[in-house]
Amino acid sequence: MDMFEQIREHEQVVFCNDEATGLKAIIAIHSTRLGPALGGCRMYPYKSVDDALEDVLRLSKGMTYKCAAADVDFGGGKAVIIGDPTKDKSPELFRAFGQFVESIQGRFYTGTDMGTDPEDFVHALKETNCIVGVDEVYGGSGDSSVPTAQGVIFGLQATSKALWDTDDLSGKSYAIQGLGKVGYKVAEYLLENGADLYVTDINQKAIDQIVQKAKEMGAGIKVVGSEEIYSQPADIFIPCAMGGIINDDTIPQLQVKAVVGSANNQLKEERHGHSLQEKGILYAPDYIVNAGGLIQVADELYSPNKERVLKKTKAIYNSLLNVYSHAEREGITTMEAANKFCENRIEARTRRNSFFSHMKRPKWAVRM
Ligand SMILES: NC(=O)C1=CN([C@@H]2O[C@H](COP(=O)(O)OP(=O)(O)OC[C@H]3O[C@@H](n4cnc5c(N)ncnc54)[C@H](O)[C@@H]3O)[C@@H](O)[C@H]2O)C=CC1
Ligand SMILES: O=C(O)CCC(=O)C(=O)O
Repeated sequence: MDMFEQIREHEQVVFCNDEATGLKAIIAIHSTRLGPALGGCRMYPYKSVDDALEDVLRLSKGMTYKCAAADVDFGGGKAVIIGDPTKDKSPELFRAFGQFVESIQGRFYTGTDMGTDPEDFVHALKETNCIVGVDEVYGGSGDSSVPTAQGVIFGLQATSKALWDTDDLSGKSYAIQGLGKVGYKVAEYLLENGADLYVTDINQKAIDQIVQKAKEMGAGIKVVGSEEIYSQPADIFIPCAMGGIINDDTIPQLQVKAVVGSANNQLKEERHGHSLQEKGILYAPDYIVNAGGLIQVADELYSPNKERVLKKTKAIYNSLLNVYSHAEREGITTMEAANKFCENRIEARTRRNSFFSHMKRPKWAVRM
C-alpha cells in the first residue's frame, strides 16, 4: 500500500534508527487538535516493520479518542520500539530514543506502555523533558499503571451495575489475560475482594506471583493456557495484554457476559463490536476503561495532584454508564457510541479554539 495512503489519518510519522544502540522505533502523531500528542512507548519483538507500523498507527489514533473521552487537553500519539523487552533493552537505547523524542520539539510526550517500565525512561529523561510517568524521585508522577488499574476496577463496577445492578465485584468470576503492570494489580484487587479468577500469561514468573498471592489468601484461582483463556466460564473477560484479541476466532469461544480490560485496541476490527453485541456480550470501550494512566500523566504536565487524578479516574464509572445507555437508546454498539461522543467533543473544542485568544497572539505582538 502507498505509505501516504496508510498514514492518511495521521499528522506525522517518524522512523527512528540508531545503529550504535540497535534502536529501531516509530513515533506516530495522529492528531494535535486538542494539544500536543501524548502516548506511551511500547517495546515488542514485532515480526516485521509493517506490523510495528500498523500497531503504532492504531494505538496513536486510539490516544486521540482516549484524550477526548478523558477530557484532557492533549492529542493522540504513540511510539513503538521494535525489540524484545527481555533482551534488547539498554540505557543507551533509551537515551537514543529520548534524543528522537526531543527532536520532535514538544509535539510528542511519552512514557511507559507494554514492555517498558518507568526506569527505562529515566535514561530517556536525560535527553528530553518530554517524558512522563517516571518515579516521583525523578520528578515524575510515578507508575501510571496504578491509576490505569484503578480505572479498570471502576469500569468493572460500572459494568456490574449495568448487568447486575450492583457495584459489588465479589462472588463473580473473572478471566484475566496478562498479569503485567496493570493485570496483576487488577487481579490482586479482585482476589482481595472475594472474586474467583482464571488467569493466563506467557511469563511464568507473573503466574507464580499471583498464584502465591491467591494461596496466601485462600482464594480461588485457575491457571489456563494462552489460548484457553477465551473459553473459560467466567462472568467477565479482562484483557490486559495485546490488542486485537476480540476477533473472528475468539468471539465464538467467549462465554462471558462482558469484556472490560486495559488492553489497547481490543477489537481487531470495528465489526467485531457488532459481533459481541449480537452475542449479548457487553463491551466496555477500551479507551474509556484504560484512561487512568493517561489522566495521571496529563495531570503531571500541569501540576500533579493525586486527589485530582483519582477524581478524574473515578469519572470512568459514569462515562461508561453513559456510553452503555446511549448505545442502547440509539441501537448502536458501545464502541460506536463512545466514538461519536469523542468526535463531537473534539469538534466542539476545536470550534471553541477559533475564538480570539490572547495566547494565540504571536509572542512578538504581546506587549510585556
Ligand atoms: N500501563 C498502563 O498504564 C496502560 C496500559 N495499557 C494497555 O494495557 C495492556 C497491558 O499493559 P501493561 O500491564 O502496562 O503491560 P506489561 O508489559 O506490564 O504486561 C503485559 C503482560 O501481558 C503478558 N502477555 C503478553 N502476551 C500475552 C499473551 N499472548 N497471553 C497472555 N499474556 C500475555 C506479558 O507477559 C505481560 O505480563 C497493554 O495493551 C497496554 O497498551 C493501556 C493504558 C495504560
Ligand atoms: O500511560 C501512559 O504513560 C500514557 C498513556 C498511554 O499511553 C495509554 O493510555 O495507552
